[in-house]
Amino acid sequence: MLKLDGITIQFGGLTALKDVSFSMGTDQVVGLVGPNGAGKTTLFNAISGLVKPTHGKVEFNGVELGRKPLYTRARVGIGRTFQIPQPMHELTVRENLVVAQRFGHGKVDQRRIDEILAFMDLSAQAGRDAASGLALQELKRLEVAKALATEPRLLLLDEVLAGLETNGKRYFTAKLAELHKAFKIGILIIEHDIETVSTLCDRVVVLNFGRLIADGTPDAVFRDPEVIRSYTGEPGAVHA
Ligand SMILES: Nc1ncnc2c1ncn2[C@@H]1O[C@H](COP(=O)(O)OP(=O)(O)OP(=O)(O)O)[C@@H](O)[C@H]1O
Repeated sequence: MLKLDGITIQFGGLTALKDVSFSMGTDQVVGLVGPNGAGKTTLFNAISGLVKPTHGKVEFNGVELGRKPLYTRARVGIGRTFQIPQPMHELTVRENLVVAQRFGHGKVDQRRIDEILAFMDLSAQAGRDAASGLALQELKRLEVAKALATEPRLLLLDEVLAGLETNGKRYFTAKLAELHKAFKIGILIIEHDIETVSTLCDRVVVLNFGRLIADGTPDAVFRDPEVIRSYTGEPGAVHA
């Protein structure tokens, strides 16, 4: 269970997050949405330890993470991907997963790496150079595979579908749903595409100007007048 309690983050005079509280279980797939600059990535950075909250607490499975060093996030079971895929340069796809396993739990398990590569449809690319040998969708699959190699209980996915065409998005959405079930991992995903969020997520949390303004089912949230105003500035429907 992830528990955020009153998270406020200030960058100088700018309040990027203001008193954000919510909890989610590892049995859920939750969409984190909101207009550009709403504070979504900053919230991921607070959960994964890259930014320290000015106020508030981050707890995972009863462990308070605020004062703990970065690597402990992986050890307690929080994995993450980045908006721009960040493979380790000069390493193959497989070697990238070896590094991720070492970071996550110290031990290298090649059989587990084979399983993850197969699941993410990357077995054929295992020996390829990660930085120069992969197409965009393969890079994104590697980004998820690296996070899986840390053996997370909760996966933070930052716009992992961005830039993919319709078929690529559909493939990825189905893959993430399968991953949630097969690996029994909770997912918190930042995603702008409303169709994807509605298909994949059982719950949506909305940020606007650093504040949490809605939390509910996709259907209820995308009809909420305050959410609609946050996107359009006007009343009306949020369209997929
Ligand atoms: N390290 C930083 N220093 C100063 N300001 C920052 C920093 N990181 C983020 N911000 C600011 O905090 C606010 C929230 O940014 P954030 O990237 O979290 O938004 P976002 O919802 O993820 O946006 P997007 O959808 O465009 O990725 C923005 O005004 C941004 O400019």
